[in-house]
Amino acid sequence: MLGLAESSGVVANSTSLVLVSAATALVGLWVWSQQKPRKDFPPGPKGWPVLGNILEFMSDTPPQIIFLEHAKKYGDIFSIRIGQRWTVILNGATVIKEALLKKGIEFANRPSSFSIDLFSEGGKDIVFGQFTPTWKLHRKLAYSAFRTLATGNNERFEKLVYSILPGLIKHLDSKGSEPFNPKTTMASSIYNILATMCFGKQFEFDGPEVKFWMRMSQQGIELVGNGLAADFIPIMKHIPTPAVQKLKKFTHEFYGAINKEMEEHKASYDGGEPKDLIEILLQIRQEMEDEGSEDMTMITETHIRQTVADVFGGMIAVLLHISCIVSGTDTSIFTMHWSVGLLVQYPEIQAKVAAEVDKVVGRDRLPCLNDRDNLPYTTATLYEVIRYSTIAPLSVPHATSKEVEIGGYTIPEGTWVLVNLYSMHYDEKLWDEPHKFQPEHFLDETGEVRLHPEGFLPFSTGRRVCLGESVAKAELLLIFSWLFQHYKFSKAPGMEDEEYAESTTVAFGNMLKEKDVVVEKRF
Ligand code: HEM
Repeated sequence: MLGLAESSGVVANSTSLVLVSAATALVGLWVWSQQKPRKDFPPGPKGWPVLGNILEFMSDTPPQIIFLEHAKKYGDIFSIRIGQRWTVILNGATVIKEALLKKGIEFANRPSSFSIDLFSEGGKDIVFGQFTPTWKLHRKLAYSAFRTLATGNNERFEKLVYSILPGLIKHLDSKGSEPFNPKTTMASSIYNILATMCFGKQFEFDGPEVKFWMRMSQQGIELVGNGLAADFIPIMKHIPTPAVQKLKKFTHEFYGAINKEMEEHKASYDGGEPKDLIEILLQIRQEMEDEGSEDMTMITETHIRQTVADVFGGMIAVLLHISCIVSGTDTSIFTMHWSVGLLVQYPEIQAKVAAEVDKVVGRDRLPCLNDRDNLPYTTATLYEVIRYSTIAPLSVPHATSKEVEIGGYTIPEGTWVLVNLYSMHYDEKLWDEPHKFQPEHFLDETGEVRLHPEGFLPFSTGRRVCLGESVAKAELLLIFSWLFQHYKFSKAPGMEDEEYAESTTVAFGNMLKEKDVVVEKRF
């Protein structure tokens, strides 16, 4: 039998053994977790075991700014770890263009994660679809649908956009001198434009359907804004945590609403000239079936629902704490919200836009797309809103489709890649005082618009360039010029000293802080 002293010595020894083993294991884990996928992989800041660099993004500093700081130390191409995932960050116009244009195919894939798969019904949408023939087909179909409905015919598109005017005018005129949140006004406008394009119908301007979609957008952001554990700890997806349950319920409700529209279209569409996105896609599917197409699995109803959701709804992707929101609606709403906020903050710029529209368009007709060349200051102001706000500062995450070399580094296939568009839009080498909001950034010495300045890629570029770029530019120019032609927006009484151009980064998006404004009719 052991005496008391001996037994406590054994306990002490085994405790030390456990501590030494634990410390060795921790050091081992630390060393192992720092191992990059290969020697010539881009350098970057050290991360924690399991979590990687994720704790950095829990601060109030937006990720795009944190990345700029790292770029100063490690260069324009560096790496971080998001959980167990090595992720490469690309900064600056030269590197970004080399990756997305010169090596477009290599950088054309998307990451997948639990929430992306859940929300895209197994990657069947365009935004998060992998770079496959099926994805190419759907991108092509959606692009040609946009041409039919919008960008291929100016007059048809102007009619579509301006079909919301009766509701919008009634809404603005009802405000009197009461302060109101302009984001709600912009959301109702954009939802109605895109409902006409996708569903061939309008909602009541700020009625229950618009409120439903606004609630969906808000709920989606709140749900994934802080990330889901199931995205980086695979086993978690089998555990019905409240967050996972909520996301499933949200997805069900969201697609339930899109399905309702699709079912109505299937029942009513007679095969004639298609009027909206759903009808165009249903018609193409029917034609393929009639031709006896061998691969109808490439164009299922799920694919059609997903394309409609990309344009109308919101695609919410989560890469841990870093998540992003893309959709035809949210992007346009955020941009128009920024437009009002910035022009309220800079009333002299608002007055110059209104004066130019008065001079070129007058007061007896609506601005049209052919006016664009004669509205340089207005166009430059809108582009400056888009640059200054950079609503998608880190674009949509990419992934490498094959091993690729860039900047002397090798990036293996399947690596996640974040493209820091903000690093270009705020590059002091490319912009004179980038932190200042000045439409002159987009005007040359002769007063003409600089349509493609070196550091301006808000819609990204290459194989994954925003599919709605032309739709967005045309839609925004029409609404923007009409709005300031007819109304003057100002700060709400008592808020004159507040900054109206303040941003807040939520779920990867750069949004404007919501502040009330007042509106007056100009004539
Ligand atoms: C101001 C408005 C908008 C901005 C700033 C914007 C920006 C972007 C960005 C940065 C991307 C990611 C590109 C990449 O991954 O490299 C994207 C993708 C996309 N956008 Fe937009 N967007 C806007 C409006 C729209 C509109 C109105 C639509 C539809 C009508 C749309 C549809 C899409 C689609 C489908 C994709 C996915 C493309 C793909 O993965 O192949 N966007 N957008």
